Amino acid sequence: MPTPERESSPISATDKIAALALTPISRQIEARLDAYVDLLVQWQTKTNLVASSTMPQLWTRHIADSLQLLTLAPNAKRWADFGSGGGFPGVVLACALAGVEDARVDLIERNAKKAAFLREAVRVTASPGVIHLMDIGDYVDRVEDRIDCVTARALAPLQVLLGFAEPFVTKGATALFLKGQDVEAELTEATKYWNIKPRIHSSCTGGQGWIVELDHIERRDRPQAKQAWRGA
Ligand SMILES: C[S@@+](CC[C@H](N)C(=O)[O-])C[C@H]1O[C@@H](n2cnc3c(N)ncnc32)[C@H](O)[C@@H]1O
Repeated sequence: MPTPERESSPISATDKIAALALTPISRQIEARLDAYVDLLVQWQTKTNLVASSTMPQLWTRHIADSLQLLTLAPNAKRWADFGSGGGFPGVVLACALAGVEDARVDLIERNAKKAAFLREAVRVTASPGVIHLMDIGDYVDRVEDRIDCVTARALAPLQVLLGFAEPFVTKGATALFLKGQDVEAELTEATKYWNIKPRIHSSCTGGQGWIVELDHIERRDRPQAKQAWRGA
């Protein structure tokens, strides 16, 4: 059931209905997301988890924006979300994957307060999220498990994200990056350093959001890349 509109709550029931129409989910997932939203509203008063101005559109702007990634990687079970912050998309994905056999979302966040929030969020939602309080670079160096899908939202320019994602994509992962209106300029810049074959999807939430999907990332200064260029 949609959350009733309450004067004291920054969450809009109308916005939630709009989000559920964009990205339909089961009652069980909705209940988990409700618990997550309640927690986020509590913590938002003491920790800046999302821009406060976006709270009335939390369901469309943050939750539906995160959920739509599942349609691009419907079979992915092992996810890694770089710079999870308040949990977008990582906690939302973990809520949606709860109950899926072997599903797990690694959430990498270097800010201790945010990591504490993320831990509480996966606890109250009983979701398969694992919090890594560390720098993304350290996670990339340490993790040897197979990852099916890596994600990032509002973290860094594309050329930087490609560096984090490359070791996983080389081993078969898909990268899904949620980007804003500057996506074209970011792609132009990134292709100076990387050979990539991106697929660009417009966000189902409208506005100027885009999803950059990649299953091939290769550093341009690699010896084999230079050889290919010389041979051309
Ligand atoms: C702007 S927030 C975005 C959070 C979330 N992805 C979202 O879309 O709402 C970026 C987050 O990434 C974290 N972060 C930035 N660089 C990082 C790094 N190198 N390693 C781990 N976390 C990082 C920050 O602490 C911050 O919480």
